[in-house]
Amino acid sequence: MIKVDVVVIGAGTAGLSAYRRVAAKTDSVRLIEAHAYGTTCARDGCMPSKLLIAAAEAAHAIDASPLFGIRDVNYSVDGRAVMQRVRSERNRFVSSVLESMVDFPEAHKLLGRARFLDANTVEVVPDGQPAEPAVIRAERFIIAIGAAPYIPDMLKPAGDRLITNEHVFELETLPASVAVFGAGIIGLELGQALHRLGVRVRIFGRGGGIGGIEDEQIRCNAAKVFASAGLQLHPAAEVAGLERVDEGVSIRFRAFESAPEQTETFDYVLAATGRRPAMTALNPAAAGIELDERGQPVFCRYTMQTSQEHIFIAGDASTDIPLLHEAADMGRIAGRNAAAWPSVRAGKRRTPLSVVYCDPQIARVGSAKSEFSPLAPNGYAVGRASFENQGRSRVLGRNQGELIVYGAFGSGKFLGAEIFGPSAEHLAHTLAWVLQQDITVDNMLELPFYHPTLEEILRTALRDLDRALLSGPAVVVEENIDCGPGS
Ligand SMILES: Cc1cc2nc3c(=O)[nH]c(=O)nc-3n(C[C@H](O)[C@H](O)[C@H](O)COP(=O)(O)OP(=O)(O)OC[C@H]3O[C@@H](n4cnc5c(N)ncnc54)[C@H](O)[C@@H]3O)c2cc1C
Ligand SMILES: NC(=O)c1ccc[n+]([C@@H]2O[C@H](COP(=O)([O-])OP(=O)(O)OC[C@H]3O[C@@H](n4cnc5c(N)ncnc54)[C@H](O)[C@@H]3O)[C@@H](O)[C@H]2O)c1
Repeated sequence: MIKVDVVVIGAGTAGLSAYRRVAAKTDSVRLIEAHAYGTTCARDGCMPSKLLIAAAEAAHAIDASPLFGIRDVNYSVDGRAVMQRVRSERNRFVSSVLESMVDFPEAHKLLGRARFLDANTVEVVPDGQPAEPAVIRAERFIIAIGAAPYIPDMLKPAGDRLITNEHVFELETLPASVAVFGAGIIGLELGQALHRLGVRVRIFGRGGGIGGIEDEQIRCNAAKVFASAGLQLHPAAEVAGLERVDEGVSIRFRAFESAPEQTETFDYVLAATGRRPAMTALNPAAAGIELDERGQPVFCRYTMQTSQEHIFIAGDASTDIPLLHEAADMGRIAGRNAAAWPSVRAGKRRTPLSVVYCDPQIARVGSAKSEFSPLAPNGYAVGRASFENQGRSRVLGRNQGELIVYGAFGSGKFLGAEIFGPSAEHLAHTLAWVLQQDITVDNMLELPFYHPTLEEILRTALRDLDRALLSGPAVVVEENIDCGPGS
């Protein structure tokens, strides 16, 4: 039996970040990885998805060029070349993760799937090898097992044509057609990218959601914008059945409740129906970890401790905020605390920020509206601005979408924003940084706005918000003039 101070379970972004903190304090540590080093982000998450989207954006720029008077544009998409670039650049990203691990002592690393035997012991079963499991006793643990695609039973009849983000980037070439299930973040990003690259795509959502958009007006606007671009997106589809047929997978569906039933066959079914940690396989109950109604560990998001004080959790495994920068932060907090345990400190969590890389992009800054009340005890007000007549957006021919900003009534504090618009990632960053400074809407209006920029839309929305907050002198909002030429 191996005996160490700390075991880190999972060598993804959270696990690596935690391991580095622990290894800086003690040599008595093991980092266990079930599958392969390289992280979900680099292997089959953030990076390959953005590479595919980059290819789609290149094709879309050509499609959009007639707007600018460029005529007779002909091009073809070489699916093999697209997928080859995705993979070769992806492999570079994976290599740099692997290079960052070369200094880790061999004795610290162990390949195999960990499973709790009790609150201080795990067994580690090597992947696919008939070797004896290793048994490790430790004083502290960090659970950083990430999440895996959740596949509803209704998709299983697709058989060998059912794929997830773990398979799609491995395809040798672009398929002719894909049915995407889930109109959430992955479904929208990959579905639109494949559509723009000439793949026949239909996105089947459930419940009406689109890419996690919270504001109903923005969601309706997004549905129209995607439909006008020819994307077959059904946020509230009704799927009657799936069948594996010779040509692929045949799907019987209604695009919405009262629509006629249709049958269409696709080469592949891509499940983008959410991600869940493989917690049961880790056997947390044997460690006495308290679980919530979904079977996920209850934990403190500032110390990252579970109900067992010596067992920490980080990254997607926690189901807190399943994003890369949050996984790294959670790993740092868990690593520092596991190294110093029982001296545990509350780590700083950052302003919530998320971006969906569809086009127009969707971004969210700050908490959900349902969580505003402690920050805005007297209620909140809303300011809106449309990209439709916004100067810089029109110049670029990307004048679709809307920005919505929130402020606290009484204090005038800025609370956050939701954006559906061109290059929203940049505006969202600026707004997240500002929000973390805890300033008022008035103060924000004193900041510079360069002309002509996409950021000018923020001034329009903030003025609308300032007026709704009834703070400071009355302002007249002249939306189109405000960001318009020469004003
Ligand atoms: C397609 C896609 C696109 C994404 N795009 C973005 C994006 O643009 N921006 C963004 O911020 N986020 C994005 N994300 C989310 C981001 O990738 C994750 O939040 C992040 O990678 C989580 O890191 P992690 O360390 O928690 O998990 P992972 O990197 O998945 O690491 C967990 C590791 O634990 C291992 N493991 C599991 N069980 C065990 C066990 N029992 N024993 C030992 N090891 C185990 C796994 O093999 C895995 O290597 C995307 C995700 C996907 C799927
Ligand atoms: N740009 C980014 O930051 C980025 C990109 C990709 C993924 N991610 C992360 O990965 C996580 C997982 O992404 P995701 O898109 O899988 O999850 P998601 O929760 O965003 O979307 C899943 C969607 O699938 C739908 N769904 C569930 N069952 C269904 C069914 N049977 N038929 C049709 N639809 C069904 C749900 O209603 C939901 O809208 C995200 O929460 C996000 O944190 C982030």
